[in-house]
Parts: sequence; C-alpha cells; structure tokens
Amino acid sequence: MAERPYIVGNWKMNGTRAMLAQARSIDRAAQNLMKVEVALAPPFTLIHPVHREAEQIGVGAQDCHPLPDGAHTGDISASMVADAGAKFVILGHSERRQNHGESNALVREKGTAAIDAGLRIILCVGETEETRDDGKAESFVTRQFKASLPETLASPEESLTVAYEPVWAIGTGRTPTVEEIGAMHRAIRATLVELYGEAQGTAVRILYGGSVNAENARELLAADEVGGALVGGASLTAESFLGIVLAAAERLDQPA
Ligand SMILES: O=C(CO)COP(=O)(O)O
Repeated sequence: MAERPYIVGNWKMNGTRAMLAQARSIDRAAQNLMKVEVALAPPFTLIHPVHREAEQIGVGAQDCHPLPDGAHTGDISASMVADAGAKFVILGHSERRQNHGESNALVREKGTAAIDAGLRIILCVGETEETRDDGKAESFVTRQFKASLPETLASPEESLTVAYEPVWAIGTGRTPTVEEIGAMHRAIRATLVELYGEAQGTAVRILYGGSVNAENARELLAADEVGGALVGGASLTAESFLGIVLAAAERLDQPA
C-alpha cells in the first residue's frame, strides 16, 4: 500500500445537517490518525457545512458540470464546489454513468474543468458483472480509464486519484478476490506509467471501492497496488467509517 493511504467516504444522496455530527466525529478521530489521509464527499448541500467542521479531513464533491457557469438549471460547476470548500471531485462514478448516461467523453470534459478550477479529481472506473464474466474486465477498464482521463495533466501525482469500483460490487456486499483486485490495480498502474512515465505514474494513488467495510478493509487494503478505499454505505456513520480508517492505519504498521 502507498505510504499514506487515502480513505474517502462517498455519502452519495445521503445526509442532512443531522449528519454533521458524524463528520465532526470523523474529523476529530482523524486528527489522531495523521498517517491516514481521510476525506468525505457529502452531497452538494453539505459541502460547505462539512468544510466548516473539518480541521483535518478533506472535503470534496461527487460531481460537477463541465462548464464554469451559465444557463444550466440544477447544475453545479467546479468553481462553485471549490468556492464551497471542496478540494476534490469524484468523477465518472458508475451511478452517474448509469443514471445520467455519462459518457467517457463527458467525464473527460468534467475532469478538465475540475483541474482548471483547482480541484483534484478522483476518477472512477469499473466493469459490469457481464464484462467480468466475459473475461474482458481488464481491457474494458483500461480503455474506459484512458478515454475518461483529462487529455493533459500537468501534475498527475497532485491532481489525480483513480478509484477502481467494479459495478457489481457496489452496495451488494460482494467483492472481488484480493487477487482480482491486485490484477486490476496492476493493469491501471501499467497504464499510468505508460501515460505519465515511471516517476509520476507510480505516484498516483489507486483506490479500491465496492462493499468495503470495517470487517473486510484489512484484507482488501492489502491487495497489490491498493492505495486506499472509496467507501459508500460504510462511510455514513463515524463508527463504521473509522473502523476502515483504523484498518488502514494498522496495515501500515505491518510488514509487507
Ligand atoms: O460506490 C461506492 C463508493 O463510491 C461504493 O459503495 P458501497 O461501499 O456502498 O459499496
């Protein structure tokens, strides 16, 4: 695992101001676990309130529009989430690809807009169960990843995190094996090195996401090339999320 693991909670369409107590607890605990980088991506409505609570953890958005402003009712731009306190944005999540028909090309445009607005991006990729059963998971994800990335990235290490989230593992309680995760993460790593060279390509963190919880985190975080986790359901309470953060911290203390 990378030197400083990155554990990110994606609250999806969950959370009202009552959830701020969870964010506060997570932030306070993270202050004693500095060797793990902890972040939350609440819904748009809570970005600024969570930002105001957070002394230690990073705050991000779950999406942004590719344009900076204009007549786009109901949309939120990258500079708007940055203004609210977001430091990063999750892009290309499979729920957006499925529910909003987001193409690789649109994800790429959003990524470019986010970087221009000074945000880091967490770019999500992942195959469906059918694609995995066909034996095409790695080739699919590699192609999806290349086509979703912003065309140029001045500093991939600073601006990019990749999240491998198999669609069939999200919210299902099912996860790939450690070997399957390792194989996919090695394929993504090889693509990063091909695109950005050895030094930059090896410095980008690759997170695993999909049914990560406090019980399985230790095992999943031990897979090859896993630099942290993107967590959905188990990030909604401080107790379960901090269990994952602790697993990441303990993993660091063990020999490889
Ligand atoms: O989609 C996810 C995080 O972005 C994973 O969600 P779950 O952890 O609920 O499976």
